[in-house]
Amino acid sequence: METPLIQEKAKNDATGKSSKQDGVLEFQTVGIWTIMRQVKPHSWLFPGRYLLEEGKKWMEVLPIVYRFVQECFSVAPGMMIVYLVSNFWSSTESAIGLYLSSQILNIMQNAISSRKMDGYTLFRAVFVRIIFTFLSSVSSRLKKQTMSTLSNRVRYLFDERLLQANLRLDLPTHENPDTEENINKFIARTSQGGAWNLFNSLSRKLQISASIVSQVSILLGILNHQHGGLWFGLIYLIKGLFDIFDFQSIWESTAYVWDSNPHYRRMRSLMQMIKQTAHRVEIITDVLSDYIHQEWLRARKLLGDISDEYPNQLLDYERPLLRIFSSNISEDIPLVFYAIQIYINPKSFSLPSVALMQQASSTLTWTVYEIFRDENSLLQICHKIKALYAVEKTENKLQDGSLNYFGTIPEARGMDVIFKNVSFSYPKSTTGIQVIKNVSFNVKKGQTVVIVGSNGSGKSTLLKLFNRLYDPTSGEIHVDGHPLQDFVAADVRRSMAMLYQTYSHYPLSIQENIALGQPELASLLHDERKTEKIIERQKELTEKLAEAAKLGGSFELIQEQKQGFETVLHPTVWSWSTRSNDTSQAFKDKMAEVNNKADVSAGQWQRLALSRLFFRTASDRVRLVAADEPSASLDPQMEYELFERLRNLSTSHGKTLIYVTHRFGYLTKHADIILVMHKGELIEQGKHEDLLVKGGEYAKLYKLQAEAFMSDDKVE
Ligand SMILES: Nc1ncnc2c1ncn2[C@@H]1O[C@H](COP(=O)(O)OP(=O)(O)OP(=O)(O)O)[C@@H](O)[C@H]1O
Repeated sequence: METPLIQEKAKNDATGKSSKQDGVLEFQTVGIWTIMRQVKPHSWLFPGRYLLEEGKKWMEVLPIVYRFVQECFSVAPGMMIVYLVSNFWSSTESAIGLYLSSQILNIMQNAISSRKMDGYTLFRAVFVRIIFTFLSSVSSRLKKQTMSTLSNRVRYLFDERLLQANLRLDLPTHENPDTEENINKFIARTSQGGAWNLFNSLSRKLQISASIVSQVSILLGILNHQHGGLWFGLIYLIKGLFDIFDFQSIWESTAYVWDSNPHYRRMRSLMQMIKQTAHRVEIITDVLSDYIHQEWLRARKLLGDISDEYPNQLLDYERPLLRIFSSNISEDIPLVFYAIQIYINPKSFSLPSVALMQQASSTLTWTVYEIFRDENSLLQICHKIKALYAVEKTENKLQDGSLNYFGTIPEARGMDVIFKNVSFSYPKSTTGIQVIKNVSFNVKKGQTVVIVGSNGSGKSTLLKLFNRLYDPTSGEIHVDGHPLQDFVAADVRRSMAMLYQTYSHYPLSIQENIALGQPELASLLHDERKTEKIIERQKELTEKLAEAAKLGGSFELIQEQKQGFETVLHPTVWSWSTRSNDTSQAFKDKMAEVNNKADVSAGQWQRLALSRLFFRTASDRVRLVAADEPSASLDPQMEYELFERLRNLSTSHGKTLIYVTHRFGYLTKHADIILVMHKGELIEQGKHEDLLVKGGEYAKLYKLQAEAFMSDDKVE
């Protein structure tokens, strides 16, 4: 059987094309894990180049770090000074405390050996020690008090940055893997007080430096008076450093660890299958339980005793016996040294002085330990700070236009749209395949356009080009006689109401979800000024929202909710419980109430999204309405009503209507233009009757659906 511990160690060329500086990738299998380490050549072999590189890195990050520190200070300058001073105090505290203790111990030792006591000196030393302890307590209190406010302010300052930076990004930029990585880094840095932690790590480095200087001076002061004291301190320090470097955790190198054992993975996948409620229906329906159980047992058998313990732990088990012994024996070295010293010169040591030396040396060892073992080297911290600002600097990929749409085309109810030889491939696509190929068509104000075609033919993608979520890779789109790119993109978007296949339901109240169709009105919902005018406007808004809910078919669902329009269907609750096995019913009820997520069907969600669409279309500003499969989850009655209501937007209100559907019939018959998409190409366009006469793809698909209905009728 395979050994559960280290099974393989191999060195590979990093990427085949990487330079020597990039180093090599080293792979190691331990337990179920594979550890990949990036091993760089020792930079100290080339000191000139090393210094130059380090210097460059510092020059790059320093201005950003300066800005970061300035911004952190700006949240509360006075409080920040108090916080830093108390931090500085605590970093020198142990050294000063030690010095004061050593004074008291010395006085006591002198008194014991001379049998004479200098009461005043002892009293003064004890008094100073007590004052010092009092000041330390004040400092500690101030530190905690200021820290809570400061960490909150710094955290929210950078949270707001994240919000702003994210909201500014257009879709292609947001989907770019580099941006995504930066945003994720940003979130990682800022969530759970990340920005504050960075500030603290930075100030911690300064504190450690202050702490080391103070500790070394005090230690030298104490040890210097002891016979052999300096040697003692040195040995103690070496012992500490030995401990530090004896065992290197994986996380101190650039490493990536993953579970590479196929049997272990299979066990986890099978376990995952039964844990997810979403899979349960099919597991029961398809009677998969025996299969899952057997396969889990088979994988378990094949896994054998290969361990899934934390890899650091497994590496620790592998340490050679000699190293374990040498590490353990090093514990005794100071004691042995001390014994030898006493043997040579019994009068040179006193127990208090030994205790002091031991304490001083071990405190210093821990401080040095922090410098070496702290995962955040100073430069690393600075690089993290740089990542904080990277999202802010990200340039949007879409160049915004400057033409004010409503100013340029002031009086219109509908919208003219022309596509001229438009081709498009998604920026994220790895294959670069064109999903829209050379598509051309004309839509006039107030017309109804229906886009049909098979799955993946590019229907939804076409909609995303109408409002510049993406720009075509080639070809042109004209809106009301102007190139779409010339307009301010947000203006054009405001003049459209779009319902995509994957519509959103925000974790807000139902009324706000609908009201977001017209964001400028939505803010009225939370207006706290209770003037007569505001109350009147809020009332009007509520009526309009109810009207939109009726048009979208969600009114009844809303009425059924306990809090009606105020209901938050899926709230974002941050909660946790400490125990769950012995809770009372009242406890469980409260938990359920706090976490209450309403059961809403796909059709009901769709009705809510439609209500938002109708609320948006109620604005005169909206000139084009586009809906992508808006009836996919609706019952036939609602589907018919929806068609009527949407058509009304075009026939009575003059808005241009674009409708994507798989269903042929009511809407296609009334469409001014039907666009038939196939594999990214527009293969046919025209009116229903003309396309039927043509006998092409549309006629074929229409007949297929019609026949299906007919045969259903026959069956009945
Ligand atoms: N964000 C995206 N990034 C990369 N490729 C995408 C993206 N969205 C869609 N695609 C690809 O573009 C092609 C066209 O997709 P699109 O969603 O426009 O088709 P569709 O006709 O609306 O399909 P359906 O009828 O299934 O909704 C598909 O091959 C799809 O995989």
